[in-house]
Amino acid sequence: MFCSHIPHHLNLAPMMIMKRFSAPISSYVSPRAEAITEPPARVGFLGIGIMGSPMANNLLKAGVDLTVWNRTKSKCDPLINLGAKYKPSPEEVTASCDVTFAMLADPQSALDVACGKHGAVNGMGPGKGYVDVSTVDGDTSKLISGHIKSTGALFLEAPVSGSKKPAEDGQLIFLTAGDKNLYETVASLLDVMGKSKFYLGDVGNGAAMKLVVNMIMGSMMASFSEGLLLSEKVGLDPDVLVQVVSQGAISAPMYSTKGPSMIQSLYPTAFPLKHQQKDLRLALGLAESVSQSTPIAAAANELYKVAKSHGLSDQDFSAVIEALKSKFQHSETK
Ligand SMILES: NC(=O)C1=CN([C@@H]2O[C@H](COP(=O)(O)OP(=O)(O)OC[C@H]3O[C@@H](n4cnc5c(N)ncnc54)[C@H](OP(=O)(O)O)[C@@H]3O)[C@@H](O)[C@H]2O)C=CC1
Ligand SMILES: O=CCCC(=O)O
Repeated sequence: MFCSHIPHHLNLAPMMIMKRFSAPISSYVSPRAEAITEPPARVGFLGIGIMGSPMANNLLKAGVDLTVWNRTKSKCDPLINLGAKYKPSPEEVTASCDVTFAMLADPQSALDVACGKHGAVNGMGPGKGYVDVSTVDGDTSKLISGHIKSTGALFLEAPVSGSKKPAEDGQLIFLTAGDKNLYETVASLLDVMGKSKFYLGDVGNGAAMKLVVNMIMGSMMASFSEGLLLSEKVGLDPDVLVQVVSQGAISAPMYSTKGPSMIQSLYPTAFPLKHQQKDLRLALGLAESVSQSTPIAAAANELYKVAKSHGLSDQDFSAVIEALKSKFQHSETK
């Protein structure tokens, strides 16, 4: 039951495509090249956390008829005040919507919300779609896909690259895989929430791409932390290090945005450290499944585990630097 009209207020602003390396033609879909098919009339959103909240907010601002659910109901209140509808269970959201997005913490919560008691699967059926934008492993994604598709509905995995600010700015990068028809149906919605989108084929490929990206990011942050601490130890100004790094070949937005607060031992949460450690754990599992050696990621993972054991799970992942400070040097890992 997809709507036969495009809401006139749907914000389909032109998007900038940042592409440094050429991808195989089949794996890259330009937001502009993709025909905008009929967007769904009624859209659901499950999981109103750091990422879900701004993503849902952007859909609302674009005029989408949105129904939300979150385990902690109070997090839905700002969206309800802006015009979102609310249903008390994932099942009731999917029963009342054409397409439902899910942005959950980890594999277990993604599975629970999709397939648990009063889970999303119970409200799914032919003509509907489920788009899981959580970061999970491929096996979990395939499991959820199987349950959703057994109802006759379509499934798309679509984890995102980009954090809280890109989510607020509608600048996420979607790494999608699964039903191509559903990809085309939700393309205009992905364009509202993001700046680009990749279609990568079979379910599991989007999850794998996301885990590889976050494995690199987790190691980069651990290495940057070592550099900041070493510069200070040898009498350099770490603020100057951040400036030098930001002008050279290893420049990355992550260093210049997070570096200054890391120097002050402040870690305002954009990407929770517990999620970065989860992604490293899942990436190591992926590597293990194909006998790929990943010693750098394994070492980084140990640091995030130390940081977690010191109560830093809900801080930004840049708090991993605390695991390298001398007072934590001899701590036990979890
Ligand atoms: N933050 C970031 O920069 C990015 C995060 N991601 C990924 O996006 C996903 C969400 O991240 P983020 O928004 O930051 O995380 P949050 O921790 O802010 O949000 C997690 C969401 O999952 C819900 N949840 C957790 N456990 C359960 C459960 N057992 N049953 C039902 N709901 C549950 C939470 O509900 P409640 O509010 O009740 O706790 C909340 O809605 C993660 O997979 C993360 O790895 C991807 C890209 C960037
Ligand atoms: O999964 C989190 C990714 C954070 C980012 O891409 O900045």
